[in-house]
Amino acid sequence: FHTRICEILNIKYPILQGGMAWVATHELAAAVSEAGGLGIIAAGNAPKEVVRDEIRKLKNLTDKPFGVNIMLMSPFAEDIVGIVCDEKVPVVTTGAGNPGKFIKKLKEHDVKIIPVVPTVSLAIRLEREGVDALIVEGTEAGGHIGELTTFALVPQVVDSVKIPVIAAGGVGDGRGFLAALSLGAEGVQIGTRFVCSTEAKVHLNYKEAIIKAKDRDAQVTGRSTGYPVRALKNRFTKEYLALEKSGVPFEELEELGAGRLKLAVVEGDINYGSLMAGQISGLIKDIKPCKEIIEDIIIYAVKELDLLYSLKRGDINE
Ligand SMILES: O=C(O)COc1ccc(-c2c[nH]c(CNC(=O)Nc3ncc(Sc4ccccn4)s3)n2)cc1
Repeated sequence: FHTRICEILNIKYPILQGGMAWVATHELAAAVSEAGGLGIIAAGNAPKEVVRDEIRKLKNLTDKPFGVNIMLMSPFAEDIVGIVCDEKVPVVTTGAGNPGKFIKKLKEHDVKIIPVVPTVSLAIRLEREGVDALIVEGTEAGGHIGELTTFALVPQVVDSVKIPVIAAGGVGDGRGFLAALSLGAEGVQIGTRFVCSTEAKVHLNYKEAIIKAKDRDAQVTGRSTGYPVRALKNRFTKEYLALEKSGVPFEELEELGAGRLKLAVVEGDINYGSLMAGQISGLIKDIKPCKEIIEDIIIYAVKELDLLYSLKRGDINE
């Protein structure tokens, strides 16, 4: 599976780990990079010194390539761009906004830029502005989402740009990986599956909530604010949806949502925390090491393709 993504990022397998706030610490990122994928540290809303510290701790654990995700709604986004350049971070992914204003500085410092895009128009625009690849994220994903599915959006973006596409949203095993490649993607970004990894420093309650989740439990709140977020339904999402319906002002909803992700990840409050997770949660039944998650995906894909090629060669009379 040596795609352009492997070339550009100098990684063995075209599998990126989602830059999930609070979840994507240096421990998780190092484990994914060591396993041959691209581990990514989440800057989230953290100030620059916290992110610099995470980068240095990761460099002590692995010499493999890694990335930093910049959440563009963070007040510290510009500071993080500075840290990424100072620390010679090889790859930056971005989310929840348009990274246009940072592209020049990042390119000057030879940092690869891979933004998440939820639409064809933003994909085309950012290709023109010189980004290196695109993470095309479907509404199946956890956290802040767009409205198009991975299955529909990925081929449309693939047909609209020349730079490589990484599919994200709803990929949890080898089947999703192969499906993404069939849609024209040259890699995948995986989030929820890595939350349920051994190395993820996430409260066990949160991991168990994902394991218990069924197909319809990863629900969307916040559509009325313009920032829809997908998370497992619990008392918090019920309370939030009721307030949304009663038309409380945006600021109050914003206030309500603050700190809830940390409450889930760090405190393990599965009732009043925000259990951000994607629709693939219903497929996840175990907690396993990142190395195993990645190897299971690759082994499945190799077996399936060998079968496909032998069918094509006519080795098997079926
Ligand atoms: O044209 C524009 O400016 C709009 O551009 C964009 C609009 C959306 C996106 C987008 C969608 N998904 C992603 C990548 N995933 C994410 O960013 N997932 C996130 N989860 C929690 C986050 S923090 C937050 C944010 C909003 C409300 C509550 N909490 S960010 N980026 C990227 C660009």
